[in-house]
Amino acid sequence: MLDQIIKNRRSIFPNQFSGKAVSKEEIKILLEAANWAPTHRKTQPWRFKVFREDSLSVLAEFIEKAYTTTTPEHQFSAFKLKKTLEKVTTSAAVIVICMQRDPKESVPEWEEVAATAMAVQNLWLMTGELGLGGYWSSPGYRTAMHTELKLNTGEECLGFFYLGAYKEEPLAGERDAIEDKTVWF
Ligand SMILES: Cc1cc2nc3c(=O)[nH]c(=O)nc-3n(C[C@H](O)[C@H](O)[C@H](O)COP(=O)(O)O)c2cc1C
Repeated sequence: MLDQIIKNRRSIFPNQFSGKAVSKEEIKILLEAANWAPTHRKTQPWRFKVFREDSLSVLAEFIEKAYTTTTPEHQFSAFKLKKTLEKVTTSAAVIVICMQRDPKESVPEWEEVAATAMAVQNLWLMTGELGLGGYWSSPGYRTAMHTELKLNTGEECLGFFYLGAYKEEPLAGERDAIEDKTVWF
């Protein structure tokens, strides 16, 4: 049931990954699901950069550079950097989430971000179908990888989807009641 698929979706973090490989075909299934997100004026702003196998170490280099150049000296943490790089290398793949602004700016930017987030939700729901898991990470340094990721004009990195197969079933999620977030007129 769709209701259960939605409620069972969880953020699965790299320390929960089993180390099992994820095939290119499986990643294509996730991306195909993402591609069916709704999009105002069909701008289809979602863009993905897939790193897997040997290219994960390339992404780790990009992240190290971005973290080092964007973090003020007094905030720099070698420990945090090490942990971040470990997340990359323990993932089966990392899908970099990008948003391509429509050159004609035919819709407001927030709608492009919203459509990209809906694409990520599709992808995220589909991971469950394949017995995979992952989560969306949105660190500050995501904006400092423009050149390395070969982003186009108007293309922005919104974060990283860390992907892998997981060892144990995640704990059930929690949400405050929808009644507290709804006003009926
Ligand atoms: C746009 C977006 C950005 C997120 N960024 C982060 C992040 O930087 N670090 C993190 O630990 N989780 C991040 N998350 C995952 C949330 O922490 C997670 O969805 C939330 O805790 C609810 O857990 P659940 O996904 O298991 O339901 C992000 C989620 C979204 C939708």
